[in-house]
Amino acid sequence: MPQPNTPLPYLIIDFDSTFTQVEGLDELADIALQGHPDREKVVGEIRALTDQGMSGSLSFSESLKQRLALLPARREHLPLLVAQLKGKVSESIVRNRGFFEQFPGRVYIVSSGFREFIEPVVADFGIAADHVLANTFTFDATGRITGFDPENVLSRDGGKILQLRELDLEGDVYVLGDGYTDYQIREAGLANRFYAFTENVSREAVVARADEVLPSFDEFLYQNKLPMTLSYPKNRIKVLLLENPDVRAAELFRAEGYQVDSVPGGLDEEELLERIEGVSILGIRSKTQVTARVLERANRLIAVGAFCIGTNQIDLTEAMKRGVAVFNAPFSNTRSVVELALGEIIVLARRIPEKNPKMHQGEWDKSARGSFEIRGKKLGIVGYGNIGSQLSVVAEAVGMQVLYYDVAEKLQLGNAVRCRTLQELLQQADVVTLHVDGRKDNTNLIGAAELAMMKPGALLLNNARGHVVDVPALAAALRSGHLGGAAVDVFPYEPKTNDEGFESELRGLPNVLLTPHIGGSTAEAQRNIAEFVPERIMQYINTGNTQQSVNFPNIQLPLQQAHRLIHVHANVPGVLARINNVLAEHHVNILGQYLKTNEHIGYVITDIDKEYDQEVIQALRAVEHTIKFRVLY
Ligand SMILES: NC(=O)C1=CN([C@@H]2O[C@H](COP(=O)(O)OP(=O)(O)OC[C@H]3O[C@@H](n4cnc5c(N)ncnc54)[C@H](O)[C@@H]3O)[C@@H](O)[C@H]2O)C=CC1
Ligand SMILES: O=C(O)C(=O)COP(=O)(O)O
Repeated sequence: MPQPNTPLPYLIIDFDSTFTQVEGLDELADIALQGHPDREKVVGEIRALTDQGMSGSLSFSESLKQRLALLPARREHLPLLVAQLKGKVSESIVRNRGFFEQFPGRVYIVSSGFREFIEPVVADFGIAADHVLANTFTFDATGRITGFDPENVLSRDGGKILQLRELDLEGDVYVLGDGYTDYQIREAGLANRFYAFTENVSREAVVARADEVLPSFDEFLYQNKLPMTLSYPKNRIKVLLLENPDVRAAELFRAEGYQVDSVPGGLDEEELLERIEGVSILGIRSKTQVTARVLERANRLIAVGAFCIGTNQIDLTEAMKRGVAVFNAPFSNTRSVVELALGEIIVLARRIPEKNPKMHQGEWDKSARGSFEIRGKKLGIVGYGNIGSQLSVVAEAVGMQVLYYDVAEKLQLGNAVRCRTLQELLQQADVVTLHVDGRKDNTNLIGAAELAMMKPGALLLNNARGHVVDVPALAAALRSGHLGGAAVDVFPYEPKTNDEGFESELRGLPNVLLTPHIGGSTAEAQRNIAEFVPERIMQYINTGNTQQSVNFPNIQLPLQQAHRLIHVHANVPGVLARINNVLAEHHVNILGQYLKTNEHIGYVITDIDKEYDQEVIQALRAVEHTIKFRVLY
C-alpha cells in the first residue's frame, strides 16, 4: 500500500454511530428487552435519551444515568451485543480495514460507550486495548448491569475533554465523531480539527461546528492523502437525474453514498451545458439530448444512464470516444408498451377516440359503422425486436394474424409471417404498428408514399419515436379518410415538462388517439427501470463490469483479491502491450486481464498484485492513446 507523504496525526475516533453504524447501548437494550412486553417503548425511551445526550440538549452524565436505569441488561447479553456490533461496523471503516491495521499506534477510540463491547469490536481492526478509552460497567452478584464506574473520567460531563488532557498527545490531533462531545474536544483546544462523521447520523448542531463534514471515512483518507481502499470517495460522485425517474433510482444512488441532484422535466442543450460540469453520472429518459457539446463540457462524466429503452437521444459514439459508458434498461418497459399497443388496437377498431368525447358532451352515438373485431385481422409489426416480438405473441393470443418486417434476421415466433419488404407488410396489414428503434435513418420511415400503400381504412400505431412518421403526411391521410385511425404516443417535438403545451397537426383529427409518450410510463416499468439502471452503473463503477452497456465493449471479469485498474483507450495497435510494459517495468504482477475492443475504443480490465506504488499509476495514465484510466480498488 502507498505510504502517506506527511506524518499521520493522532486520530481520535468515536465509537457509537461513528466506528459502528449504531449506538451500543441502544442495541444492548434491544437484546436485553427481547420478549419484554414494553420492549418498543423502553427502547424508544433509551434512543431518545441517547440522542439528547449526543446533540447536547441533555447533559451527558444525566443521559447515561437515565439510560442505564432503564436497561435490564446482564453480563451474558454482552457477547450477543459484540457479535451484533461486529456486523454493524460502518461500511467505510470496514472497507478501509487495511488503514487501521497499518497505523495501529495512531488511532485512539475515545468513547462514552463501554469498554466491554468496544474492545472486542475494534480489536478486529488491530486497535489494541490500551488505545480504547471508554467507560466500564458495574455488575451486581447475579451479573445484572447496575451502572458505570464513576471513577472513570469518561462518565462525567466533559469526560472526553478530561480524557484527552490525560492522554496528553504530542503533535496534530484530529477528532472524528458524530456527537457534540466529540466537537467539544476541539473546542477545548485539545485537537486541531474536528470532523463531523455523517455516514450514519447527521446532527445539525454538530455539523454546524465541524471543520469538515465526512460522509464517509474514505473522504477523510482522501482529504488527507492517506492510503485508502477505494481510489475515490463515493460521496464525491455526483449524480444528476433528469426527467423524473422513479424515486427508487435516487434512493439506490444515495444508499451507495453518492450525492444526488434531481431536476424535474428535461433540460435543453444550453441548460444541460450549465449543469453538466462536475457530474459523474447523468440519468435521463427519452427527452434529454446528450450531444457532443454536452459531452465535451462533461469533465467528470463516467456514465450516462438512459432510464428507458431508446438511446437515440445520446451521441453514443462521442460518449464512447470520451470514455463515457452508456447503460439503458432494455427490457424493463417492454411489456408496458405491448399492453398499450394492444389496447390501442382495440380502442381504434371500435372508434372510441370519437365516441368517448361525444359521450362526455352528452351525445349518444350508438352505431357499428367503421367498427370491427380484431380477431382474424392482420397485424403488421414493423421492427420485430423486444417489443415487436412480444406484441406478436400477445396479438396472436387474441386471434390476430401477425406479419412482421425487420431489417435484421429475427426469430419468428408462433405463426407470425415474415415480410421481406416494408411494402409487402404495408399492403397486407389491417393494423400497422411501429416498433423500430430511433436511429436517424428511420426518419420518415413512414411518409406519404408508405401511407398510400396501406389498405384503405387501415390503422397506424406509432409508439416508437416521433421522427419515424412524417406527421403532416399522416395528418393528410387521416383527413382524407384513407386511414381509419391512428394512435400516436411519440412526437417529433415533445414538451419538456407537463407545464408546456402540446402542439400537433394531429390534434382534433377523427379516430386519433393521442397519448403523451406514456408507453413505458407504468408503475411496474418505472420501478424496474429505476432498479436496473443504477445497478448496472454501480457495477461498472465498482467492478468495471460493462455487461449490457450500449456503447462499450462488454466485459465482466470475476472479482478477486487484487487491485483493479480499468483503462479505456483509442483502438490503435499496441496499447495493451504498452500497459503491460509499464506494469512489468514496475515489477507488478498481473493476476487477471481482459481486453475487448470495438470500432473506436479498447477497454481493458487488469487485476494486479496488492503491491503497487503511485508511480505505476502515473505511468499508466501517461500511456499514449489513453482516454480514461481509473483505479477501482
Ligand atoms: N412509447 C414509449 O414510451 C416507448 C418507446 N420505445 C421505443 O421502441 C423502440 C423499440 O424498442 P425495442 O423493441 O425494445 O427495441 P429493439 O432494439 O429490441 O427492437 C428494434 C427493432 O427494430 C428493428 N429495426 C430498426 N430499424 C428498422 C427499420 N427501418 N425497419 C425494420 N426494422 C427495423 C431492429 O432491427 C430491431 O429488431 C425503442 O427503441 C424506443 O424508441 C420503447 C419503450 C417505450
Ligand atoms: O423507453 C423508451 O425508449 C421510451 O420511449 C420511454 O421513454 P420515457 O422514459 O417515457 O421518456
